[in-house]
Amino acid sequence: QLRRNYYANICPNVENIVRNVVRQKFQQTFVTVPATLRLFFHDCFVQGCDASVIIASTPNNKAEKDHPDNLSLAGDGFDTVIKAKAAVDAVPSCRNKVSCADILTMATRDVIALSGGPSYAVELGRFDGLSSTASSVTGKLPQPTFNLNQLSSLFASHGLTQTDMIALSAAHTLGFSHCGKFANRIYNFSARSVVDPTLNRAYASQLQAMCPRNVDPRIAINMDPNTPRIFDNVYYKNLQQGKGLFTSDQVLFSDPRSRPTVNAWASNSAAFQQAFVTAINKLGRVGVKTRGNGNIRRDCAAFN
Ligand code: HEM
Ligand SMILES: [Ca+2]
Ligand SMILES: [Ca+2]
Repeated sequence: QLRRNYYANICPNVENIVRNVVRQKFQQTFVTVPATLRLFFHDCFVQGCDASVIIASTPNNKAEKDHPDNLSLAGDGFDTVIKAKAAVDAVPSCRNKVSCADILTMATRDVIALSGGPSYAVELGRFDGLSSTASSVTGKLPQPTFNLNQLSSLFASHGLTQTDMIALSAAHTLGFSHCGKFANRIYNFSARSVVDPTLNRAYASQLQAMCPRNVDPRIAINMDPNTPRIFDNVYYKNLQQGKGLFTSDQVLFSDPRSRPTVNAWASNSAAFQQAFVTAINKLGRVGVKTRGNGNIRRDCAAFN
């Protein structure tokens, strides 16, 4: 049962300890922000929010993080959780009392605030998962080629509405994508059109320049061409201009069922922020483990 002050008697200062580590890490590299936010999403959609994504592979077990859909998770997200856990465990009363899943939840809240997004209270009391396999990831995460039905049904399978899905997609207001994730939209879209016709023409040319054919697969570009380091509703304004990077982004404006929500949030930042906070709190409740089917990991990257 998640609640806001779960650690009040166990480790009363936990939220400040985590926030200070996240702030330090943020000062070292901005990538901390998108890396942590995406890590939280990829954790919650596979086996629930239980830090299963943080487990490292061993000779006997290929873990979630080594599934192809997780290989592009940036190391700074994992590092943020490991560092925050160390700081929490340095306090004797807190040692091995706070779950890695809760630390990731708090760190996610903190990176959103640090990049200009809304501040919100987090619910805590998750336990850490007892399994993590690459095979369990298959089919659980959305693909950048998804249409609205595919996106909505995948999110619905985790109890999230289409509105929640549109709100959470605004995470793409920050961070990077490798060129291969959208190459189909700029080079070989269809028999009728080389470039995806829903893509802004000038933006498509810019993308072709930044991501030439046969580009080094390690090259990554900003997903929000205008405010890549600010958590804002510019994501929706970009969609209105045909500047959504993935099919799964642009479809939110192309499809008449989701377009009204995109338009509403493009012109009303407060309404977007409210919807985002609602949605990310719901995301944080997905598949939560309890004392019965989870534990508190001593090392976030390994089972006890
Ligand atoms: C709606 C369906 C979604 C799809 C299809 C999708 C897909 C992707 C893809 C393909 C990338 C680029 C990965 C790379 O090339 O390195 C990416 C990046 C990212 N995604 Fe999503 N995503 C979705 C939803 C979300 C949600 C709900 C969140 C968080 C709440 C999120 C957070 C991020 C962040 C922050 C990045 C940038 C990561 C970085 O810069 O390291 N995404 N996503
Ligand atoms: Ca998980
Ligand atoms: Ca932005």
